[in-house]
Amino acid sequence: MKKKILVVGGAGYIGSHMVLALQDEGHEVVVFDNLSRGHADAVNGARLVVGDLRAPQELAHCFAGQSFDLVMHFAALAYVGESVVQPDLYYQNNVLGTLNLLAAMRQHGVGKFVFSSTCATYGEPESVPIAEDHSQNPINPYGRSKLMVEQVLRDFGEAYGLQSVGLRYFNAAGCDREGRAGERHEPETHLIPLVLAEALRVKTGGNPAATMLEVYGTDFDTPDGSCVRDYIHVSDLCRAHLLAAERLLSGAVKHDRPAEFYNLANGNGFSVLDVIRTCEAVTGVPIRYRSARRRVGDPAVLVGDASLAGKILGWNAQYGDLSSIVQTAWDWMSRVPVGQTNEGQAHEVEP
Ligand SMILES: NC(=O)c1ccc[n+]([C@@H]2O[C@H](COP(=O)([O-])OP(=O)(O)OC[C@H]3O[C@@H](n4cnc5c(N)ncnc54)[C@H](O)[C@@H]3O)[C@@H](O)[C@H]2O)c1
Ligand SMILES: O=c1ccn([C@@H]2O[C@H](COP(=O)(O)OP(=O)(O)O[C@H]3O[C@H](CO)[C@@H](O)[C@H](O)[C@H]3O)[C@@H](O)[C@H]2O)c(=O)[nH]1
Repeated sequence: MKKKILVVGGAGYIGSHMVLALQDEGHEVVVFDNLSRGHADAVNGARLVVGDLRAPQELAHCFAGQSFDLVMHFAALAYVGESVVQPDLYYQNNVLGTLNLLAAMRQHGVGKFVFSSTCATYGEPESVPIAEDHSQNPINPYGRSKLMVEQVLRDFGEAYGLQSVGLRYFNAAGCDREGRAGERHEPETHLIPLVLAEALRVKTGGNPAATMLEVYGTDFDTPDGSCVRDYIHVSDLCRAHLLAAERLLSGAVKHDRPAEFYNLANGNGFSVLDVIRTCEAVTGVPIRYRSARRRVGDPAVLVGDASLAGKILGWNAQYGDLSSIVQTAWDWMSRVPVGQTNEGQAHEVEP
């Protein structure tokens, strides 16, 4: 049945793909975003309320006169390195901002919530693949800010009856297969788009890059010395959100266990050097890179076990191999040159 869903952070990378996935299912979508890291033209015609989670009056404006069936919360600052040097910004934005959002939801009687958590809440794994019952000892402020919210969700579930599903994504990657949305972080810090941007630069005959691609650490305890990550396609993430929403809206979440958490992962680990080689194979362009120091806050290996999401949500990753994930990102990047937007799509910006 058609529902009215608030997508917080819907102008960002994963959120904008979620807007499309919800619209494809016939739902009405409203986006709340401060556009600090997102793009107004990424919301595909959904109503966009421009506001900041840290400003309760801007949230009040968004909720006024609306009756949302459910809130999906993607808005956060999400760079490990930045969080290490600016922890205050991360706790204000990710923790305080989420508390304000939950307060607005309570005031307006909205009791169903899907939260973007992360595998960064686990810290250095004691065993891989990581399952949900693995200890959570994050090693950077970003991961700690997300773990704090998870705890808030458990407590709000018990005290106020908030029903929530927290989805702990591993590394989101790829773009909408039909090219309707993509990854446009400015500046970009994520590995796959950085490698592809280098390939695009070479392919289009650009000048040598001012800074060569760096591999952050080649002395980790991994098969080739570089960090290993589990890359999961953004559209697979969105399908999991639809299933989580269905679970919440159908009343399947139990009152005595109102906060549920699931990993969203592929179960396959790829090193930074594997990613570079895969990008070379997909683009046909040799990539120049150099070894650099480790980035503070990076665990050596993060690979997830998503069997719980399979069992309870009926979810599994449809994009299994890295090349098909990279291919969708490459299709997007080669179609939409950096800096160009899909501004033709109309939307209303408020206030
Ligand atoms: N990208 C990944 O690999 C990954 C992995 C695990 C978890 N996550 C989580 O998924 C979510 C989305 O990630 P993304 O990569 O799409 O990030 P993104 O930066 O592309 O999108 C986040 C959006 O939230 C908005 N936002 C940030 N702070 C806000 C605030 N205070 N008020 C209103 N809007 C605000 C930004 O403008 C942006 O549009 C984040 O919560 C992130 O922690 C991402
Ligand atoms: O120029 C670069 C960029 C990245 N890396 C490495 O590539 C891997 C992936 O890095 P990146 O793409 O920046 O993603 P992560 O830092 O792993 O973080 C992403 O994935 C996390 C889950 O693992 C999410 O929680 C974060 O929000 C999201 O940004 C890491 O080992 C980095 O050290 C490099 O070697 N060189």
